Amino acid sequence: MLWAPRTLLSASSRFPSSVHTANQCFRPTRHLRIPRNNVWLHSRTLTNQPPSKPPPKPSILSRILPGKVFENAPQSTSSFRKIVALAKPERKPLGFAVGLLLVSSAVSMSIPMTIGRLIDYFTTENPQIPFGLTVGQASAILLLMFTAGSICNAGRVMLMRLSGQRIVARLRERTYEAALRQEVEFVERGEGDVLSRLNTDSSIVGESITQNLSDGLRAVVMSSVGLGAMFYLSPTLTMLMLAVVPPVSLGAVFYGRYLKKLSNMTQEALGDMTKVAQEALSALRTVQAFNAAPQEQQKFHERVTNVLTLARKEAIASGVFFGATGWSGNVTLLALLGYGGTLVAKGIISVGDLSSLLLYTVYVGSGLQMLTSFFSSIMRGIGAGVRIFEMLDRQPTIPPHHGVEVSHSRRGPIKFENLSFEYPSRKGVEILTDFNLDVEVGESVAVVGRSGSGKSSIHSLLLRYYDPVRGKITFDGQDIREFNTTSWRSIIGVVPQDPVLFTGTIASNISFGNPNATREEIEDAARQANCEFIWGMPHGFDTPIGRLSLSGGQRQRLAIARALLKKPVILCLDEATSSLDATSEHRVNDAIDKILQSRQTTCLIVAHRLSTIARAERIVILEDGRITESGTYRQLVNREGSRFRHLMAAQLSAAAGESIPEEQI
Ligand SMILES: Nc1ncnc2c1ncn2[C@@H]1O[C@H](COP(=O)(O)OP(=O)(O)OP(=O)(O)O)[C@@H](O)[C@H]1O
Repeated sequence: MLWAPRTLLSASSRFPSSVHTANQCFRPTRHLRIPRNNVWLHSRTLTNQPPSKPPPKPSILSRILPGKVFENAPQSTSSFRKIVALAKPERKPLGFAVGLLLVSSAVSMSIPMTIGRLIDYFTTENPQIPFGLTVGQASAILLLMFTAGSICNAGRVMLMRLSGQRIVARLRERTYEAALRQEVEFVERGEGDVLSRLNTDSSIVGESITQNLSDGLRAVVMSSVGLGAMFYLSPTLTMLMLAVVPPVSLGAVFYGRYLKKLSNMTQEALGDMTKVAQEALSALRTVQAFNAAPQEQQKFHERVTNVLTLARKEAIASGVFFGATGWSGNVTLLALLGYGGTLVAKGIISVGDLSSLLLYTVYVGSGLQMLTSFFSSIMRGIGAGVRIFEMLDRQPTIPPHHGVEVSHSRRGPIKFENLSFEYPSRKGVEILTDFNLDVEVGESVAVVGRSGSGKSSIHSLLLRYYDPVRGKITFDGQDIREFNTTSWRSIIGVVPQDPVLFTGTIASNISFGNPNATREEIEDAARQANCEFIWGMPHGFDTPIGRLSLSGGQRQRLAIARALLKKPVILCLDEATSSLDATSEHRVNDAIDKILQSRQTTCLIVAHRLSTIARAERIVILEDGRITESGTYRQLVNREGSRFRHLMAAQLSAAAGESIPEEQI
């Protein structure tokens, strides 16, 4: 869907207004500068307007060492709060899961003590079982306890996973909704990044809320209960064990922060990689026709290598950290065993107690290691959360739901007044300059000009994919920027140069953006658009189609039907430049003719073929961003030395195979 944001927006697909962002205010940070009509995010792929001089790329270390570490703290804190807020709807299952976790952890934590007691039972001469139980009774109680612990653990895992998946699903939907409401420029430039936020980042956030939170809680219980039991058994030995905790904790803090930075960079690199793959796969025909697979493979290889480099850094960091913690854990165990052995020899503690203590040390050690993983995962979650919330909180520069509703019965002239326009990504290159054009109600105007002269850009401005830099467009005397964009687009029908089809049936493609259209209305629109080929298909309107499964002429007629189904007040028709065969051209033109003749719709046609141009009531010539000529076909053709005649002569000669010097056109 993201490869066709313009089609989606113009189809006025209405997004559920009940879905609101957590924070409507987009807070700029050091990496986030927001000029008036632009958005510069720290993520390279989402940058609308790259700074003229890119800042030197900082090394990873310089980005993680103290001083830098705390720079994003407020953003991280608010991201953490938002992540926690996401778990709110899952309060009940998560609360229950925590209860189960406590029970299962309590059972696990009783194991070392039980083993110690068993060792003492088998190594002393007159063993005593607590509460006067027999061996059979004690065994049955232990078995029951362990079974209950396992059931609780299974329940905890299930509840946590399910809640996690529900949170991820909600997050994905909200992110997708946020992506769809952005202006096309934003999404088109950072498509891969948007997809990566949708896929990976939301999973990471979901995981960090549930899975990691659950493991973290388990780790807290294991460590604290384990420590308590150890103190109870031998405070001296426990103090010895605790000597290793501060350095490991400090290491964990740095490791977690380093991982968060790495995770952010990995997500950006993954976005870049997705974008490259998506671009090539969605244009596989072109890639294959130009034998460009090796070149695309190379581009992809570079992106994958970037991801791999980051993964390698993460692997090295993990290896060093876990190796160091493992080593210190083992050394501690050895020290405990050595010193503990002397205490046993002196009769200060029993063999069973030392065994229990050693086991608790292992528990506490793995608890601390789990806490480290938990901390680093939470950091990764916060990193991914920042990227997700950036998207959720982003206010589109052209908001879809604010402003005056435009009624479908409203009619009025369209006026382009002293309009100047440049694309946000190509600042300083004016496409339209002091452009003026009036189109009366029901009038059909064909815009003619050289390729790249800005004809399609006029449609983009009318549809508010972009706003002009200066000047305005009015409809019925009112600036279109005052209109609610969704309702404004709902009165405009669009037939783009290269119509986009979506996977579905022919009927669903015609009713795209009009899900409530009846079959009768769909067939009617198809009839008006000369889509007779549909009736000849095996399953008629229910024939399944994909992106490219119709011919150019059929696609264009289907797009006309799609536009007509909206009963548009204004029709923007961008004629296909690819030459249709004579029959297709005739059928398309005939369909256009019917619309023009009815004078029900105001038509702004970007025309290339003489046959279409001649059908419009008025023709305007667009040159150097301005209208340089205007008139009916007859007037322009009969005007000696008119630019129109030059243009048409050039087109005819080009069609006949003659090359015309550029300056003569
Ligand atoms: N999204 C964009 N970002 C930056 N520049 C763009 C963008 N789309 C078009 N342009 C540039 O704007 C200029 C006008 O493009 P436009 O598509 O409006 O021309 P056109 O007259 O419709 O061309 P054609 O007849 O070939 O379709 C071109 O120079 C083009 O390169």
